[in-house]
Amino acid sequence: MTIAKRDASRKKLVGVTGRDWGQYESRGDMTMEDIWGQACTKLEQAVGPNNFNHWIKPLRLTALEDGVARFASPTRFISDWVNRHFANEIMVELSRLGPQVDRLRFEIAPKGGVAPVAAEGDAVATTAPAASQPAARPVSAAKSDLGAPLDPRFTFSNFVVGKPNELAHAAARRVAEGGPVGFNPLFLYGGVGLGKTHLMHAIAHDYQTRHPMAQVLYLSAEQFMYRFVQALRESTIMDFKGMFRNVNMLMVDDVQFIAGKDSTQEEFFHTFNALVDQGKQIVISADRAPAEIKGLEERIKSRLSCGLIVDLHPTTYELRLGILQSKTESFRRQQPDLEIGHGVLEFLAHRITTNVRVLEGALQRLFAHASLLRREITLEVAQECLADILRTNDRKISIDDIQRKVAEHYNIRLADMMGPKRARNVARPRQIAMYLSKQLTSRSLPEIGRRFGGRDHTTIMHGVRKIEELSTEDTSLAEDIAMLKRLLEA
Ligand SMILES: Nc1ncnc2c1ncn2[C@@H]1O[C@H](COP(=O)(O)OP(=O)(O)OP(=O)(O)O)[C@@H](O)[C@H]1O
Repeated sequence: MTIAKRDASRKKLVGVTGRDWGQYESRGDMTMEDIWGQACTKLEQAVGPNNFNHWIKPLRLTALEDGVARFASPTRFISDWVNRHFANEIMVELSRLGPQVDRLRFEIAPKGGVAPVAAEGDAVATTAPAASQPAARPVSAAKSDLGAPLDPRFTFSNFVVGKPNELAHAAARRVAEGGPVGFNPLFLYGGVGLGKTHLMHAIAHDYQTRHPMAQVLYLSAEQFMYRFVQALRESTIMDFKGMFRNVNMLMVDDVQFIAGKDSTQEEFFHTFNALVDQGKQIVISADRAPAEIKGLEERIKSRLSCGLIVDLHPTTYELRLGILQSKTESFRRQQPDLEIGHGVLEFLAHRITTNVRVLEGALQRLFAHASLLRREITLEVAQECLADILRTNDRKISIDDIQRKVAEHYNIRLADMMGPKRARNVARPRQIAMYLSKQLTSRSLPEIGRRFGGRDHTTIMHGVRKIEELSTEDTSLAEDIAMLKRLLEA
């Protein structure tokens, strides 16, 4: 720190009246940097190292005056996020070191020593707003207000990579680096709770860290629709268009939501084209591949298919175990005396196969149980505590079950499900089994294709559609299918 800066920091302190600042000043050893350094040590413990490194570390305390702590922040995105999520922690820690701090003010100052410039509408936080003051929210209605907040836990470092998600992870990493990327958009799809949202947030965090001045907009397709309808209602559609078209990266989660919503699709299409034309990166997620989303306009499907489409496959035992181990390790960091009996994680990875969210929920329940009752988590404790989740997973229907039941019902060989025969008496039951696999399991079309003798996902899609069509006309087929479903779900 230069002498000039040190003096400047001191000057701020001189302006502060109050017990502790006076003390520090008289000791002559506290600059803004010193104060912030001390607060940061506590803040890192309070919010965890990930949150701290991402959000709080980039800030610089520039002044403390009249209960207001002023910060220089490299981006508005960071200041808005800090303001929404960590304002209280920061105010508490700063107040511990001196007089009460009850407001935070942020100025946007890009890294590299440029003096802070007042942002158009500083982000303001206050613990107890005076009657005349606005509520504790960012004053600015800038782009970050359009999007959804990012979950600070969803980072690349917390994402466990295995065979089922390695391609999606590699593509996400590539997009997060920025620069020219060979695929636009990146389209991530897969069943419920397999990590699509986690990867999107990880891209946003990483990209934002590498490009602090860039505008990243993450939101769900549902939010896109609400923002659009609101803009129409309030006659601010030009602002809406301007804001969406000016971001550096647009990320839309669960795009299947806009299927069948004509004007939203129209607007999405134009936004999409405008950004791609400007070379801005788009990341989209959905529960299925573009071609499978019913009610989505063909032109959107075709645009979405222009980039890289990556499927997050259902988890394998190894991936589930890896995720459980990683989550247990991070829990142990907070509670080092946590004891997990031999084979418990393996048991969970083996028995809970639906999706990662359920797996995580089960683990959290076990941890809560163990810390409240101060008991070791043994296999018996796990079985007792998770009885309901384990029962639900027991009822899970597999593609094998479906193939076997359908083959029995139509009196064909099980091998014919996988084989090449095209005769109708074999091909139709096979299509019924494909249809039931899509309906009753969370497997993706490519995964189902692999289980039907390595068929392509388009063949499965054709089979599923054929049965959907036929069963609306053919009541005996519809009854057969209903009966097979009942048998499988029994
Ligand atoms: N590979 C992974 N490593 C670590 N955590 C994971 C992984 N995959 C999923 N998770 C965790 O599982 C939970 C569900 O993931 P996420 O919300 O990303 O799923 P999703 O695919 O977006 O689901 P949905 O279709 O319901 O929106 C999250 O808490 C996420 O952190």
